[in-house]
Amino acid sequence: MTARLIDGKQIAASILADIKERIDARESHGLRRPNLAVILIGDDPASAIYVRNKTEACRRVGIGSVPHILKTAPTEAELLALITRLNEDESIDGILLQLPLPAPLRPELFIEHILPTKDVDGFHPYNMGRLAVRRPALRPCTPAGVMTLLHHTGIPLRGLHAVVVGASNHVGRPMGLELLLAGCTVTTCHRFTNGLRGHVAAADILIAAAGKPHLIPGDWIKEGAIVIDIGMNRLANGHLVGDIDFAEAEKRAGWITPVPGGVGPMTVSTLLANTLEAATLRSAS
Ligand SMILES: Nc1nc(=O)c2c([nH]1)NC[C@@H]1CN(c3ccc(C(=O)N[C@@H](CCC(=O)O)C(=O)O)cc3)C=[N+]21
Ligand SMILES: [Mg+2]
Repeated sequence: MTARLIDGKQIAASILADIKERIDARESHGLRRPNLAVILIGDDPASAIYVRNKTEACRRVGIGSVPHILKTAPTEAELLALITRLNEDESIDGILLQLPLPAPLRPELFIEHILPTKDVDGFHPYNMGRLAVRRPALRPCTPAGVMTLLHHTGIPLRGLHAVVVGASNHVGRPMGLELLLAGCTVTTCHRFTNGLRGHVAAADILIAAAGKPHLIPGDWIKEGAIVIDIGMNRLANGHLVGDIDFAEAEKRAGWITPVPGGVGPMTVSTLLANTLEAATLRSAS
């Protein structure tokens, strides 16, 4: 079997077009365009690329991006004060605090300070909790984007065995919650998991989110499985590779995402969808 490609770049583009239409329709009803505050701290080159992609996508759909680029790290008190100001600013619908933060800033302190209704990353414990109790509000962008990719295959997800490799707060854990909500039987693997290969081999849906280049050999994968690679690893030669050996996996999988052009663009489109949703909820209240 040769896998069918799940084209995240194209699916994300159609979502952006839809968001743009909805923003234009809002404007024709006299509603202002949504505004996203973007906080970027330090000089991590990968973060700069991601923020540039997000800002460019905002421009394309008509979301205003309000950059707060801090070249030198603020104190915790200064960063909390900035977030307070954005929380109280009626013109701001969403707040994105780009991670990772430079040491010694503690991310959870700031994530928990963002108003849950402006938490367009869906990382606040309130929004994570809403997902856990099956009443999702603002959903973490990468897992929600992956669910959109899975729905695009047209395959009913209920009852499928989904295996998530990686249990990070922002990707692996909420990924498991999304799959549970969709009726999958979910296994989450992590650094202490014994027998990773056996778990991978049992997966109808395999989701790799470990951040280790080519952690998963293609010949571990079950014939016909849906394979989603969230890993984004920049090699020394500049190439971007996922957590899965794509060339081999493609021969066995039924469906597979490329890296780049798979999950990454979906993270961005979901962020903008969340920003529009936050704006819509604010203008309704
Ligand atoms: N508060 C916060 N929210 C995030 O959502 C967040 C974050 N911090 N920190 C870093 C990760 C990573 N992330 C990506 C965004 C876009 C691409 C993306 O556009 N990827 C392109 C290629 C990009 C490239 O060439 O490097 C693709 O996969 O096709 C990838 C990864 C968002 N993150
Ligand atoms: Mg990708």
